[in-house]
Amino acid sequence: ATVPFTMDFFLSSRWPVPRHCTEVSRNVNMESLQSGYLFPEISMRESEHIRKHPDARLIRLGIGDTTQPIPDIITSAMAEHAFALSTVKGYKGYGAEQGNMALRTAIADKFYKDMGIEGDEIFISDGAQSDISRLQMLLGSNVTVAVQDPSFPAYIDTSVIVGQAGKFLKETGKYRNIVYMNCRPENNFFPDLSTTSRTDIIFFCSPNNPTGHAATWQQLKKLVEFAKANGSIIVYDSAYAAYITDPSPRSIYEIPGAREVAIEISSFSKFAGFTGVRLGWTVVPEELRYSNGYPVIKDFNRIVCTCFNGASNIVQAGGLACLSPDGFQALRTVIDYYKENAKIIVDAFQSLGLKVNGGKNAPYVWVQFPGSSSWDVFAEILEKTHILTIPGSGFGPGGNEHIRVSAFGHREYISEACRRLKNFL
Ligand SMILES: Cc1ncc(COP(=O)(O)O)c(/C=N/[C@@H](CCC(=O)O)C(=O)O)c1O
Repeated sequence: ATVPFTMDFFLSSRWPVPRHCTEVSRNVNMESLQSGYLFPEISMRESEHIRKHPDARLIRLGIGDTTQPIPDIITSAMAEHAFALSTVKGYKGYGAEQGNMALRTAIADKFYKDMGIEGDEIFISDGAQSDISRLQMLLGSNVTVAVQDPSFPAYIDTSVIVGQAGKFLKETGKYRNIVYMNCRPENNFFPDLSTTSRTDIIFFCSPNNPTGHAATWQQLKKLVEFAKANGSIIVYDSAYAAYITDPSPRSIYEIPGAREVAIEISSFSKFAGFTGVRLGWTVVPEELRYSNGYPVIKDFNRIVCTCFNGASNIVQAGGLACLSPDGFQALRTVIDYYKENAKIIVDAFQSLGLKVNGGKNAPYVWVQFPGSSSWDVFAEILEKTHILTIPGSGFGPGGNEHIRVSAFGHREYISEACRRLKNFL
C-alpha cells in the first residue's frame, strides 16, 4: 500500500504543512514509484557524505557521466554553427522535428550500413532517456512489458508512470505486470526464453547497463525469434555499442528479421561525451507494424511532431562532426581511454578475489559481493574509501549483492580509487 499523503505525512516529513491544497487528484501511477529515481538518489547520498566529510577527496564512480573533454573538431563545429546564428544568412529557426536529414543519413551510414536502415527511419532526439519516455507515450498504458533484471531503471520507472506496471509487490521488489528476465553470470546474462512469459514490449539493453554484458549474435537471434513468435516489439538500447570490441552485434538490425520486430534507441552521450550536450536517436523501421497492420513509424512520427520540436541545431552540427572520419577517430581515442580505465578497475577488484563481470564491452564493472546487501556494500565503500559507486539493487532485484563501478573518470582518480579499494576491502 502506498503512503497516504495525509496531514500526518506532512507533519512527519521534510515538507512544510501546506497552507492550501488544490482539488486536483495526484496521478495514482506516481504513487506507485518506489523512492526517487536512482541517480538523483545517489547524488543525494553524495551530498550527505560531503556534508559529513567536508575534507574527503571524493571519487565519483557512480553515475555514468563522461568526464573527458570533447575533441575540438566537434566543439568547433558547434561553435561555428552558434556564431552563424548571429548572422542573417546563417540564422535558422525551427528545424525538422525528425532531425536534420544530413545527420539522419550520417547515422544510417555510420552505424547501420548494410542493415537496410535509411535516414528517414532515424529520428534525432535530445537523448535516449527522452526517447524512452516518448516511446512510452507511443505505447500507452495497456501494453505488457519485459525488462532484463538488472537493467537501466528508466524502462521500469517510465512503465510505472504511464500505468503499465501495476501494483508494486514489496515481497518480491517487482511490479506485478512487468516480466523480469533474470540476467546473471550463471546464465551468461541472457534469460531462458523457454520459461519467459509473452509480453507486448521487451526492453533489451546491450551492452547491458549495469552488468556490462554484450549479448552474443546467438542470444540476439533467439531474442528476435522469440519476439517474432510472440508478436512482440523489442525496444533495443544500444547506448554503449561503441564500447564493444569483440564480435558481439552493435545493433539489433544485424540479426535477420529484426526490422519487423525491433525499435532501436541510442545516444551520443557515452561515445561522444554528449551527456550534457544532449543528442540521441531512435530507429523505427518501416516494416514494424501493429497488430492491425498500421506502421509504427507513422505513430512515432506523430508523437515526435506533437511532443518535441527537434534537437538543437547547434548540437546536431556537433553530431555531424562526431561522425566525420576525423571526429570519430578522435572519439575513438576517448573511448579507448575509458576502456583502459575499466580494465584497471576490473584488475583491482579481481586482485581482491572478487567475482567481476563487465568492463570489456562497456564502461561499467559489475562486482559481486555474495550474501551482502548492495546498499550496505555501497555505503561501506563510500564511508571507508570516499568512493561513490552504485548499488546493484538500484537496477532491479536481480542486481542485489552487486555494485556497479563506472569507468568514466580521469585516469589519476581511477588509479587512486583502486589503491584505496585495495587498502580497505
Ligand atoms: C542504457 C542507457 N540508455 C540511455 C541512457 C541515457 O542516455 P541519454 O539520455 O542519451 O544521455 C543511459 C544513461 N545512463 C547513465 C546515466 C543515468 C542518468 O543520469 O539518467 C547511468 O546509468 O549512470 C543508459 O545507461
